[in-house]
Amino acid sequence: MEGDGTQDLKHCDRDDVSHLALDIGGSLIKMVYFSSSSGCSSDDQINGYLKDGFDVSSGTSNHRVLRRKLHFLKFETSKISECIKFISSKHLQYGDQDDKDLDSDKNIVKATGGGAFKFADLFKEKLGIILDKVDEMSCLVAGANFLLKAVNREAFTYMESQKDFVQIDHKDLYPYLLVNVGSGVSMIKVNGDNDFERVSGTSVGGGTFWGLGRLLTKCKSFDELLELSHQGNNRVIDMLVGDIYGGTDYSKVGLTSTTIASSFGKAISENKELDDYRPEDVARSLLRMISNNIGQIAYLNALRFGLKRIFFGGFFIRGHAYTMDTISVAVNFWSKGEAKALFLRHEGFLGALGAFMNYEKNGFTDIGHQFMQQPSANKSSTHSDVQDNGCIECRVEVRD
Ligand SMILES: Nc1ncnc2c1ncn2[C@@H]1O[C@H](COP(=O)(O)OP(=O)(O)OP(=O)(O)O)[C@@H](O)[C@H]1O
Ligand SMILES: CC(C)(CO)[C@@H](O)C(=O)NCCC(=O)O
Repeated sequence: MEGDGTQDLKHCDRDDVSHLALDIGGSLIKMVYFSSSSGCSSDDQINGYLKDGFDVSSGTSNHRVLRRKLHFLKFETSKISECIKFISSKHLQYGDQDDKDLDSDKNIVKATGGGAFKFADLFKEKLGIILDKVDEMSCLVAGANFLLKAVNREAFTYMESQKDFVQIDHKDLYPYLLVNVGSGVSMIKVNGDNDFERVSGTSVGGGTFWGLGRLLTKCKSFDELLELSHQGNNRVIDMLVGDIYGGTDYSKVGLTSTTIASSFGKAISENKELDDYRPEDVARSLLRMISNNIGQIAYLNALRFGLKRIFFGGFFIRGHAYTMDTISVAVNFWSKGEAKALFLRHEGFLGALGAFMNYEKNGFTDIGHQFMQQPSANKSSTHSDVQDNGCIECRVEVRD
């Protein structure tokens, strides 16, 4: 199963988990929740450990600093029953109740994304959960702002296979453009905390890549399609400037001979069927076309509002080198180096984190602001440090 996080919880009892938050999108369900950090069985122990090991001088007598694990999981939306089964088997829906009344019908879980509306009745019927709907765009923004302010080494640039983490100056964060590449793409101008405007979007996004890719290559999973694209050569299918200009650059307008003039353009000029092309070349061309297009539209919106930084999130990115490289090159090319594409380590979980952060607003005070991330992905991935069923250790400030 894509998002089976069973191993994540093998050390956690029902009582250990809390703050379940969901982002139910067109392609994927993202889940975030807290558990006690393994090896720390009581708050006193945790306090003692932290007081010995870390500086908690900012705490007052009615502040405690706890150690918690934040869990990240995803499921395919088309397999929502697996997500429901998982929540049920781990009793995650009761995590925030003091008395853990298993019969209560007041199990309220923060949820965002279109599925919070579409599947509200299903969650009520199967789990007795009432989904407390939180606006999708405000969750994306809250999640991004939180990560950029509270988590070390979250944002990075990616150019020519080089990943460079960017130190974010909190005073110089806004405004920025947030581009969330999910099934579809939303572009949001972020001006501050809870201050934003969705300025654009495009339906040519992750769902397009996966949907078209599935049809054209017969790949059985998104990861398989990505892996395939690694081995491909897009020039076999894309029509390049050089193909049109007899091998030379069109230098007068700044187009080199290797620039793609027309994505998939060669497929029209040759007497070939789909089967005559290698699936890896098709996958490569498709990935390049979609990433380029997103990079270009993002740049145009950044230009529209004079924004220099564009943060890309959403599960389409997947920490995938070629995707990030293509987007970065597009932004760099069109902006003549003026704008920067930045990526986020927790790219796919912005919405779920935003919903999770929302518990605070409703009087929940025990998720504090001292949310220091210590990267400790418990499962390595070929694409990124933390994405599939990863955990991060955090220190949480609790006000008694
Ligand atoms: N394991 C996977 N299965 C399916 N799609 C995946 C997977 N991993 C990455 N993706 C890509 O991520 C996209 C979904 O990203 P994300 O979860 O951010 O969006 P979403 O919330 O489902 O969509 P939307 O916000 O438009 O409703 C897919 O369309 C696909 O391109
Ligand atoms: C509809 C949403 C917001 C659902 O997440 C997303 O898929 C999206 O932004 N699609 C692009 C729609 C458009 O602006 O053309």
